[in-house]
Amino acid sequence: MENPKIILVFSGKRKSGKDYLCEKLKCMFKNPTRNNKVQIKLGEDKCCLLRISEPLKRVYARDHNLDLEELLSDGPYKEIHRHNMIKWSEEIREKDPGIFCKAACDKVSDVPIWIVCDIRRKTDIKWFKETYGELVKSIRISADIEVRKDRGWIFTKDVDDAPSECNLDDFEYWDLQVSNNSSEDSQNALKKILELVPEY
Ligand SMILES: Nc1ncnc2c1ncn2[C@@H]1O[C@H](COP(=O)(O)OP(=O)(O)OP(=O)(O)O)[C@@H](O)[C@H]1O
Repeated sequence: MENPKIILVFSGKRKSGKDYLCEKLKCMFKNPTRNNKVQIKLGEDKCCLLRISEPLKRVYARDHNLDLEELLSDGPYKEIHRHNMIKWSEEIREKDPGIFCKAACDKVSDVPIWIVCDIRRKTDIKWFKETYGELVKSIRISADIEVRKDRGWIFTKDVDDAPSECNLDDFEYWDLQVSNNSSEDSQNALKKILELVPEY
């Protein structure tokens, strides 16, 4: 197997900035600058973003006659359906914990760097580690509760206290933990994340 060469898997509470940092990272890989050796060597089409929630939402939308694009976007539609979607996915995961991880990876094109934006459970990490071993680097993003509130987070029962949000709270084996409260934080975080990426 030629690719992937590295898989960066991201976890964090709602509105901690998972999508924000992953999108920034993708841009950095796509638009190399002269300031960073890693980026100089990479450039166009070396990296892809994966979301475990994508196949989950695709099947949920199909089976419940919902608008997939709306479900994939970051607006109120997703929040309205989040609770029922979580319940539905729990039942499926009970039978096969890696089902959505595998479905997300099956769609990836032949690129060396995979960025998985939404790891939510120990079983997700287990599946990635068992499937891809040392290529997997796990990153936990944190942000203060007040910052998350400013970004639109509102505590929602059966969402914020559900396993999809809390299962990794006590996970201790992160390759990297970063905070993302400010743009300065995000710059520092991106720098540290890039250090995990080998040169080719
Ligand atoms: N460092 C930052 N500086 C400025 N804005 C940020 C930063 N990090 C995140 N944001 C903004 O905060 C909001 C929430 O971020 P994001 O969608 O990435 O969170 P998330 O962890 O993916 O949330 P969810 O789990 O709900 O999808 C977005 O509008 C994003 O642009």
